[in-house]
Amino acid sequence: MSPVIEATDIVTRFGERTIHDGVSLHIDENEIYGILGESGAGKSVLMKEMIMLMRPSAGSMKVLGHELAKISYDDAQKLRAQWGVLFQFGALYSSLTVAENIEIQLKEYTKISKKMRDRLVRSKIALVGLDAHVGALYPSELSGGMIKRAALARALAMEPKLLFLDEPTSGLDPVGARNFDKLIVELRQMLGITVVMITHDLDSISNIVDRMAVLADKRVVAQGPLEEVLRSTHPFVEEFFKNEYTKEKFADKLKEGEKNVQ
Ligand SMILES: Nc1ncnc2c1ncn2[C@@H]1O[C@H](COP(=O)(O)OP(=O)(O)OP(=O)(O)O)[C@@H](O)[C@H]1O
Repeated sequence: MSPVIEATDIVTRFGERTIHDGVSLHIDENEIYGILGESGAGKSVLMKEMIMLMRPSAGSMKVLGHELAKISYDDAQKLRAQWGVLFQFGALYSSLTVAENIEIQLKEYTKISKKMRDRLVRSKIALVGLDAHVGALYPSELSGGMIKRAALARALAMEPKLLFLDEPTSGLDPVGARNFDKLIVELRQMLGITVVMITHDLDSISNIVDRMAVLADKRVVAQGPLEEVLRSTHPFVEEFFKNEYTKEKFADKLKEGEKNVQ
């Protein structure tokens, strides 16, 4: 089966600065794929290139079988309806209720009746584990965890095949973060979606991410499941996964990786 996303030799330049210099990765259907790397490594830019908010300077980006550099306007519009995005900040419109936030795209992109839209909005609110009454609240009346769930409900409004998440658990307390992880896993299974997430969260990485790419030195320096990534001796991987705190956390996985090498 061909990958859902295939990036090949992506180069991204802003003026004189090169952010990516030959980034290649592929993301398969129904997996939860992590994009890791230090601050400024180009994770968000790469995700924006996948969702057509930015264009790479060179290389090929294929999403759901479409080469983005050559896509027609009509196909691009159709493709946009096939993914949902949860941005790290500014997730909801503050002047609209949660229900209105979720309804926006349905109103703009579909001809679904008001009655049907209301029904879909209610089902999305339930899907992300929020109480029905939350639909009538404004974002300022929600907790951080509820805002994330409401924003996720909005990202799922159009029943996408692909879900992009930018640091979904940042700003959540540990319990909220683990519950959000569980929700992502449930949604992946229930809806059959593919999830691409930028994350620094060690628990998400070890518990829910199937495979990942580590961006550093303008390239992908390690990729694969955690055990495979842990075999890398790149300084970022060493620092991130094998420091005093994380070494213990990943002790089992580190051993597994060593075993596989022998
Ligand atoms: N529109 C832009 N114009 C110029 N430079 C940009 C633009 N967008 C991003 N950059 C630069 O590209 C680099 C990578 O940015 P990006 O936001 O992708 O990093 P990141 O890996 O997501 O970092 P973080 O973990 O801090 O969010 C940064 O140096 C940033 O300043």
